[in-house]
Amino acid sequence: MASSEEDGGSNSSVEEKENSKKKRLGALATAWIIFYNITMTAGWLVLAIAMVRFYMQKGTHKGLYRSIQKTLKFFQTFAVLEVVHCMVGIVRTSVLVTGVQVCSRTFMVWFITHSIKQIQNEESVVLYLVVWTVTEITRYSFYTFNLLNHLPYFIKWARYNLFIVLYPVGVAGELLTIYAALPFVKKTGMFSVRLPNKYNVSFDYYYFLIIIMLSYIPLFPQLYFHMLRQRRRVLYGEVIVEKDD
Ligand SMILES: CCCCCCCCCCCCC[C@@H](O)CC(=O)SCCNC(=O)CCNC(=O)[C@H](O)C(C)(C)COP(=O)(O)OP(=O)(O)OC[C@H]1O[C@@H](n2cnc3c(N)ncnc32)[C@H](O)[C@@H]1OP(=O)(O)O
Repeated sequence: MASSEEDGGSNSSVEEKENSKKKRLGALATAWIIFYNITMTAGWLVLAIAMVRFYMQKGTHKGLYRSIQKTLKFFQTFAVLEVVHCMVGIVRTSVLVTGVQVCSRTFMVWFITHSIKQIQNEESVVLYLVVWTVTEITRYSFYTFNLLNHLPYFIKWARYNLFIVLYPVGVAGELLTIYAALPFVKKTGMFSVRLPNKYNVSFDYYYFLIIIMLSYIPLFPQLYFHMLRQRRRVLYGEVIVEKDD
């Protein structure tokens, strides 16, 4: 039977193995999140350059969305990973807030702008695209430089101040785009299920979009106040006790 010293020795070696495994996983997670943030910063920069070049060459926003849609769809869809990052603990932030933010953006890209081609040249689409792009370049570069421990103050300032204006402007762009889509959805009956059918279930995408627009009223303030809390914490060192996710 092993002596207590031998037991103690085997326990400590198990602990050492566990600790080195945690360190390896931690290093892997850090490497991944740095790679992710650099990739997202680069992706949104490519989008910004493409939009500026399009407008300088064409002199109009007509056709802008179609020219950048592939890049937008890839990087905005890739952002769904951020919910996973929160859930597995790679980043310490609210799963709920991140989930609502990612859902709204993904919904706007795929179920509104991609699906309803008649509204792709609306000014409101350009409005939210420009606002998203400025925001995401700021946000992902903030995360990147923060992780590399070389965070320029102007990026920190931009991260926690630009949203004060950009968030409401971006919401306006999104709501105006959904509103512009309503007549086309009503006319085509797209994504809707009419009765009678074998499942005896109906779904009207037109009224679903109206509910989505109304959901901005309770949900957007949650995101906005979350950012204001983050701003007070990061810029003024206020101790914030986040409610459970
Ligand atoms: C089925 C249909 C669904 C339809 C849903 C309808 C919902 C309607 C309501 C929603 C409206 C949203 C509208 C919106 O889309 C409009 C716009 O976005 S306009 C553009 C302006 N927007 C913004 O400025 C907000 C941009 N978004 C964000 O900032 C984030 O997504 C958000 C989750 C909102 C906040 O970010 P976070 O909670 O992460 O705050 P921090 O940046 O301060 O980070 C907190 C800590 O986590 C660390 N972190 C987070 N992510 C990373 C990462 N990728 N890499 C490294 N570190 C990360 C961060 O460093 C902080 O760490 P620490 O606490 O140590 O400082």
